[in-house]
Amino acid sequence: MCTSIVYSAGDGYFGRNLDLEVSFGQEVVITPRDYAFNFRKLPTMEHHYAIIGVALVKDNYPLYFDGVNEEGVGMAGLNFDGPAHFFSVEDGKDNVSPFEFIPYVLGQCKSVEEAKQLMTNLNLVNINFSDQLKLSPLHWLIADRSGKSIVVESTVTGLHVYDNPVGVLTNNPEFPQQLTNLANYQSVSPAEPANTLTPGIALNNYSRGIGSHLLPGGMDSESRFVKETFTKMHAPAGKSERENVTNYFHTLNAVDQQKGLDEVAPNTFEYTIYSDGVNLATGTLYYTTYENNQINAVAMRNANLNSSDLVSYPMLNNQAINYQN
Ligand SMILES: C[C@H](CCC(=O)NCCS(=O)(=O)O)[C@H]1CC[C@H]2[C@@H]3CC[C@@H]4C[C@H](O)CC[C@]4(C)[C@H]3C[C@H](O)[C@]12C
Repeated sequence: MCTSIVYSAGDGYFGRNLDLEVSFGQEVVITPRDYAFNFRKLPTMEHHYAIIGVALVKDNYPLYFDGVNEEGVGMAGLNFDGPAHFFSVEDGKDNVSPFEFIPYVLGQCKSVEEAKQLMTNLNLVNINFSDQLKLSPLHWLIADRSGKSIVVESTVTGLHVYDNPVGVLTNNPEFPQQLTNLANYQSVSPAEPANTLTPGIALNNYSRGIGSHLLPGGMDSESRFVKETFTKMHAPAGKSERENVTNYFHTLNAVDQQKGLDEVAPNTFEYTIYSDGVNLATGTLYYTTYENNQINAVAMRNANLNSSDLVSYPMLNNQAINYQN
């Protein structure tokens, strides 16, 4: 399971938790403007916006899990196992495979609005990257600098593009159901609740934080959707990049998965392998890994973006502890 957010605090920040039981060998990858993106069914994109994100590079192709382009559009693929359905190639449509979808959108869109326009003739098709890397059942969160975001889901009923008023995406069920479910938790609050349970009988507010007593806390995607929405909606905007990045990670960490809590097969546990967040105005990518809580950063602007060669940075995985004596 995974969680992705766009957090607006002066600058916007976009990223995700990647939760899984195995690591794919992903790295931080910058795709410069002149790297030729070959598409299976569409013409090659020779020039495009530069992209920074987390990807697995296979045969010199960046298989992005999530990324942000130099115009400040972010996009993340999250598991959508069950509802996800991809179609056969259809003449006259823009046939794009799920593994090509992030380069397709981030390569050419400056905003969520442009991404919506681009998708009016889109057909997400069932083409594998390779026999080893087959189709993944994904859905996507796309956001831009304004904080606006949409969700893209391809199911048996077709391609759906939903406005996302809360800027959060997790996994199943389908996005409209996730939004509907929020209604069940609308009384959750940072403030002390008004007692409507026992009119005329005073209750003892025995603890601080009672307003959030009904907040779900499970590892499941419905619980994470509610918890992350609440956390993010109340997250403060800081005065500096350092403060905002700190708040961003605290916000995302509200739904991270600790080892041992989510058993997906006997004695095999899903956990948060990495968390990342990109400043949409500057293109700097910050990340932590399960093993290393230290925030590491890679700046897109420090790479030569007028090039055709991918630049990869391994994710630093050793816990950095400051021993004080
Ligand atoms: C598994 C991850 C989602 C995390 C998650 O939700 N895990 C729940 C597991 S469980 O459902 O709970 O058991 C997703 C998110 C992005 C995906 C990559 C996208 C590019 C590429 C697409 C190709 O087509 C196949 C290979 C490819 C490298 C993909 C592998 C994998 O699919 C990635 C890592």
